[in-house]
Parts: sequence; structure tokens; C-alpha cells
Amino acid sequence: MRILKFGGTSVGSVENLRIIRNILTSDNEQKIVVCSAMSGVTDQLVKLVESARFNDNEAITRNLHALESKHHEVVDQLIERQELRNTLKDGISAMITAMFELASKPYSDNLNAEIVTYGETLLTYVFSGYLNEVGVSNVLLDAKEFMYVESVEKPNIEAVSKRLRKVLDHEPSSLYITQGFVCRDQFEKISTLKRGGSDYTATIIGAAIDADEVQIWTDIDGLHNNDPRYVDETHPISHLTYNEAAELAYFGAKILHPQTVSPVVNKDIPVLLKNTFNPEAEGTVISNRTYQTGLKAISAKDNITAIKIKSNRMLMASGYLRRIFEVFDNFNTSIDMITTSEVAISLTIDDTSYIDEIVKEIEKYAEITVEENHSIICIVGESVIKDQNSYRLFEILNYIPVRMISYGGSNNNISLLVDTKDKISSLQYLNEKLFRSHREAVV
Ligand SMILES: Nc1ncnc2c1ncn2[C@@H]1O[C@H](COP(=O)(O)OP(=O)(O)O)[C@@H](O)[C@H]1O
Ligand SMILES: N[C@@H](CC(=O)OP(=O)(O)O)C(=O)O
Repeated sequence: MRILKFGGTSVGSVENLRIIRNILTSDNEQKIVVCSAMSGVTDQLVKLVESARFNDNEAITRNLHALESKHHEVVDQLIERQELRNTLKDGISAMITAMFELASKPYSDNLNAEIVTYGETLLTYVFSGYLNEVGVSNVLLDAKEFMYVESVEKPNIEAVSKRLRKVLDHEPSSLYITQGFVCRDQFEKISTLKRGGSDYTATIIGAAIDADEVQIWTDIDGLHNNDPRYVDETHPISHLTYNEAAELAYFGAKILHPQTVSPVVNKDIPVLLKNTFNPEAEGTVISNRTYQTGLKAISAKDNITAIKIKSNRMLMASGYLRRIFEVFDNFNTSIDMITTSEVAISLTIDDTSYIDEIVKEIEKYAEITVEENHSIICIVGESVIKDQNSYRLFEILNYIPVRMISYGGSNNNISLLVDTKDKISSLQYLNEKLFRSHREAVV
């Protein structure tokens, strides 16, 4: 069994849905296909929730009308038979009515999740109907029946496995279509795997049914050595280890949801990143095999807050650091980077939900300053710190003000903290220094 996930761009138009059909019928393997919402739809639903929060009925109606028309249009263009067209359009309209009712209920996080995950429900409903119509027989699965994820950080693979196997046994098929992103939480309420979470849906399903492979189909030919949105002349990397992929995803490589690889690591299920619009391209294979050590890729994570804690009272005295870390721990706030000196410690966080409480607590015994709008630039590769060229990254200090450097915390990651306004120039500078001017590309 293979799991194939198609992202928002891949399912974003009638033309693209036809391309996916060809990909699905190119072999006879049994498949579970995980789809995202059409590109832009989840953003639209997020806006809908905002309008609902402020009881802006006009905006809600406008938004839902647009959503209905968009999906009706897809059906009109995709489906030839009038009878099926009408059935699917009626089904879409019924979902729009259900969303309208939800939007008038009092706000809660679960209600929010119920609304924003409708993009996946709408798209899979249309796509499954289309495939059946063109002779690609498939079963549409409701992910809410099996995606039981007590905590997003630690999905309960066994529980998903039990529920999913039951659903699959109930309706045997060689092709299943289901929704990414949506799940049920520990209270069985509808929740999400966070933005971009359909990648994670695919690997959770892959682990739950011991799939042979998880394929993530997107709009680029694999994970590139640097962010192609900001840097010219990047190249795809043919192999990455789970560790490398996890570091890159966590530190901002948008192509992968941060937690994508975690469910499949122990089961050693390979994850393949493929390009929907160029299926011939090799893509990137993520597995536990190391083909080449050394520098592989650079990524950047935004919205980082730097915190400096200064104290004359023997910062390094035993127990002092523990006391500081405890404060962050008590407020469930994880720390990404740390550097220390005799009298000060600098660290970074990305979740500032409890920043006021943390500051208040630490102020009791130290001076604390908070600086927002930073980015972590992460340089990744198995044993990257032993790479003979990695010293070149320090030349960046001549050109860009670097706020913190973390080197040696792990062999596989070197991180720099810069002001976000310097992020793009940092990525470009490092690309030139590390990948272009001195060496052949590591691919
Ligand atoms: N290191 C990287 N390698 C490849 N793509 C990247 C990288 N960093 C950012 N991206 C961007 O991620 C995009 C794919 O994002 P993604 O959210 O996975 O799309 P979708 O879910 O719609 O398939 C690419 O088009 C590319 O611009
Ligand atoms: N539709 C959701 C989930 C998702 O994974 O989307 P995509 O595969 O397009 O990143 C989102 O936009 O967050």
C-alpha cells in the first residue's frame, strides 16, 4: 500500500485534477490518496471564521457564496454527465449550508477547526466523484472516522491504525481518497494538524497501516538546498535522512510540515517528495540511509523572539539555569537556540503566547530584554560541522549582523539568528558561499 498526498497547488484547478488522475492510474498499486483543500481555500476559510467571530453576516454570506461558486465551477468543467453534475453541486450546496449554520454558532477552537477543514471535505467530495465518473473506481473515506490524534505532537498511531483498518476492511478497494489536515482530538472533537498538516496526515496514515512508501506530491521537484522563493539557482536534493528532513522542516522548509517525518522514522517507511507537474523528475527520498555526509541545505524560520537574561548573581551558578528553564517549561514554551556567557544567557522562542508571564517571573531575579522579528537560519546536513567548507559560513559576520550562533549542539545543524529584515540576504549570501563559489553541489 502506498500513501500519496497532493497539496493545495496540485489540487488547485480542473487541469491539475486531471493530471493527478493520470498519476493515480499510472500503476496498479493499492493507494490511499490524501488531499488538501484547493490552494487559497483554507485561507478563505480562516477569514470566514474571523467574520463569524465578529458576527459579520455580510462577509460570511459573500465568502460562502464565493466558495460555493468556485467548487460548482470545478464540477461544471470536470463532469460531463449532467445528472452527476447536479448531484455533486447539490452536495456542495448542502455543505455550504452546513458551514453557514456553523458560522452562526458561538466561537470555539473546535468550531474553528470544523469550519477551516471544510476545504478538504469539499475538494475530496468532488475529486472522488470525478474519478468514479471517469472509471477510476475509488472509495471516499471520512478522515474524521479514523484520524484520532490526542495531541498534535504525539499522534496515537495505534489508535489511528485500529480505526483505519476497520474502515478499510469495511469497504475493500484499490483506491481510497481522504482528507488531509483534519483530525479528532483527545475529546473526539474536530481539530486540525495545524497549517500545512496534510503532509503529516499522510505519514500518520503511512505509519498506521505500515505502508511501503509515503509520497508527497507538490509543485516543485523535491526539497531544494535553499528556499527557492528567495534564492535563485537552488537545486533539488536526491536523498535526505529523516534527521536532516526533520531539522529542515522544523526550521522553516515550507515544503514539509514540521512534524512530517516523525511518525515514519521508527517504522523506516521512506517518504518521497515528487512534483505533480513533472512526475518524471526524481524528487527527494527521505529515509534512514545516509548517502553522503556534509552540508545539504539551508532553511529559515521566521517569527522568532530573542530573549536576553542578564544577572550579576552568578548566572552560571549551579541551579540557576535550571530555574530559568523551569519558567519556560511551566509556561509550556519550548526554546530553540541558546547561547551563554558568564553573566548572560540568550535564547529564542517561537511561541510568545505566555511571554508576559515569563518576563514577569524572570524579572524577579534578572534583567530581561525581549526582541521580536528575528529569523533562525539553519544549515543542515549529517556531520555538517565536520564539512570542510562549513567554516565559510562565518564570513557572513563581515556583512550581516548575526545576533546568535549555535554551533556544535548537534553534528547535523548550525543555526544563526538574524533580524528578519536580513533573512533573505543571509540565505542568498550563504547559498553563494556554501554551495556555489567553492564547491560542487551536494545533491
Ligand atoms: N527547501 C525548499 N525546497 C523546496 N521547496 C521549498 C523549500 N522551501 C520553501 N519551498 C516552497 O514550498 C513550496 C511548496 O509548499 P507546500 O506548502 O508543500 O505546497 P503544497 O502543500 O501546496 O503542495 C514550493 O513551491 C517552494 O516554493
Ligand atoms: N489546507 C491546509 C492543509 C494543508 O496541508 O495544505 P497544503 O498541503 O496546501 O500545504 C492548509 O492550507 O494549511
